[in-house]
Amino acid sequence: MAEEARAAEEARLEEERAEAESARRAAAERQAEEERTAAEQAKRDAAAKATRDAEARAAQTPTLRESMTPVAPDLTEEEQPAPQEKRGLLGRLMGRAAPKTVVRRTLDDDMLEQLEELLITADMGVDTALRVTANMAEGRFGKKLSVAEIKELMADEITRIMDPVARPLPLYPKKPQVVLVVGVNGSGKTTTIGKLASQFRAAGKKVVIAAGDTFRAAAVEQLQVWGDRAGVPVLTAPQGSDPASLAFDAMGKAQADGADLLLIDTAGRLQNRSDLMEELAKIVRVIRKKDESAPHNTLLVLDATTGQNALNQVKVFQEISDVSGLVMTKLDGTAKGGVLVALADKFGLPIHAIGVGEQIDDLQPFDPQEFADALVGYER
Ligand SMILES: Nc1nc2c(ncn2[C@@H]2O[C@H](COP(=O)(O)OP(=O)(O)OP(=O)(O)O)[C@@H](O)[C@H]2O)c(=O)[nH]1
Repeated sequence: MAEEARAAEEARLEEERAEAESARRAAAERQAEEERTAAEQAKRDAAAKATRDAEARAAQTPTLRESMTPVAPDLTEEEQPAPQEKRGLLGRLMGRAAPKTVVRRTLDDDMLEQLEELLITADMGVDTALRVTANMAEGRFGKKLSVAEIKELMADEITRIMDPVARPLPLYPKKPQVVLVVGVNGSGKTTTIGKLASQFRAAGKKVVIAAGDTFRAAAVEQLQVWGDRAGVPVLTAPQGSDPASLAFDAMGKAQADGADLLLIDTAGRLQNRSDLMEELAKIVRVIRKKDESAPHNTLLVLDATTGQNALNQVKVFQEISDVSGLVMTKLDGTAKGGVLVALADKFGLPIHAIGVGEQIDDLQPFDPQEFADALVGYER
């Protein structure tokens, strides 16, 4: 009897142990599950944060498409009426909508004329606008195209003109590389120098700036602010002093410091062209005393909002200095960006960069396709 009781007691204890063990296992599984869920949640939170951060960064640096005003060919007013669909009995009963139709228009003289006008409105100039539309028509005249196809074709033709001139500022092993920055007052020279200095600095280059527009105290102060922001020394001279003498001193400092780049700001008074020409020529003469190959680049800064006037500025500055490349500023928000196509078509000068805002990071390399797409309002 006692044996039976012991056996029963053992069985009960065994059952209790088994229950305890299964409870422990269940608790361990629950904990593991909770940990897994927490880890997954943490992963999801991190991914969401990364997306938010990326979106915030993207929002800070608007793309050219967002910041430029497109001349988007608005070809919708002459849409053909959608053909009456034979929807069938069931379709009519169910009130099903007719499938969407893509409007196609014939690439004829009328259409080409409309496109030319649009391009001229964007300040592309008559000659270049004609070239673009003529290329568009080649082999396609009389064909029916959708608006998207027309935009793509137009963007592709513009890209073809721009491709050969899209070249970053060439860098030479020569130290210091001297970059003379020219352009009319207000075109964005000072801002561009600040942005360039900041970008080269960030790329590990040692940069020196010379505030060569010694007549305008405000210009010198502004350059100092940009220099501070970029962490780059700015050499200045008393108001009204000889810019060539400042350029000479700056060249000496850049050489002594082992600087990679010397950016020289210049005056932009075109009112007295021969004075400015003499001033620029003198700067070049004196810096050549220290380096015969200087300046290595003469950057002409142009303001996109001046439209066709930019063409005239290139002509004038080519006469008074040895322009080696262009920077087009203020492309953000202008509807006159087409002038850049005319410049590429007429002068073939390299376009090194474009300005798309007033902040230090708002200087971008020139990407012809992005530019052409933004100009015509085409999304790839
Ligand atoms: N929106 C926009 N504004 C710009 C851009 N580049 C320059 N600016 C603005 O244009 C104005 C003139 O720019 P500056 O850099 O002072 O022009 P500058 O050629 O040095 O002119 P001066 O100092 O008068 O010789 C300033 O208000 C700049 O902030 C750009 O790419 N986009």
